[in-house]
Amino acid sequence: MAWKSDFLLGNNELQHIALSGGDVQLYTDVLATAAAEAVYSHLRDELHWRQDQIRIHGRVLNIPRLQAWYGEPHCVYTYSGTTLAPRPMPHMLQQLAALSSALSGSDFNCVLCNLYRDGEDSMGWHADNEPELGPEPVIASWSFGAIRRFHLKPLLRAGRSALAPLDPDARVRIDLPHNSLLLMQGATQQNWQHRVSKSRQVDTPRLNLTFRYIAEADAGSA
Ligand SMILES: O=C(O)CCC(=O)C(=O)O
Ligand SMILES: [Fe+2]
Repeated sequence: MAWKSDFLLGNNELQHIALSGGDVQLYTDVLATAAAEAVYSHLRDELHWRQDQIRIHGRVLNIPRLQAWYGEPHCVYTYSGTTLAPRPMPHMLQQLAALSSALSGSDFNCVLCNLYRDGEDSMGWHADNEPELGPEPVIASWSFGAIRRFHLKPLLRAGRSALAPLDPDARVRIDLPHNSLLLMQGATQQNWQHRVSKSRQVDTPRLNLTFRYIAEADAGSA
């Protein structure tokens, strides 16, 4: 396959995260050490990072991270009222998309890139459940750089968990290491939300790439 020529693979350990009504798997040591370092520094330095803003109660605030959006031309991304037109994926992102597909068995045609500059940067609770992603999206989420803590909690509808027997206070915590790939699939985005919280201990950047698939016919229907 194409990615084999560019990326030497690492040990590639797979861990299943126990989650009722969800399917989450973590691959660690995915790329060989030198390849992971090269991917991290290249993408951190070369992607078109932008400081996006959101409007809350009439005030315009910087979101607490930098973002970049790549994909096929129909993959338009709407975030809190901001619409991002995709740039075409550079070669390295195409290679990581192909490797994500080889590991998960699913296709990916767009990627949201997040740069957490230090422990003050974060992402709040959300589910990746936009209609254009389809009912059971497969999200391939790569981490490079600083280790950051990723939390999952049940997604409540009208104050109740969609999963009747599930404890609404259930929490799952995963420390996402450098050179890892978190796969979220099945009903995960219907039943669980996730976030990356702030961390006082972290003063170096973390790069995150979340590969997704948007069908051409569904684009823009949200
Ligand atoms: O940074 C992460 O690990 C999570 C990113 C995320 O949830 C997203 O981009 O939707
Ligand atoms: Fe997400």
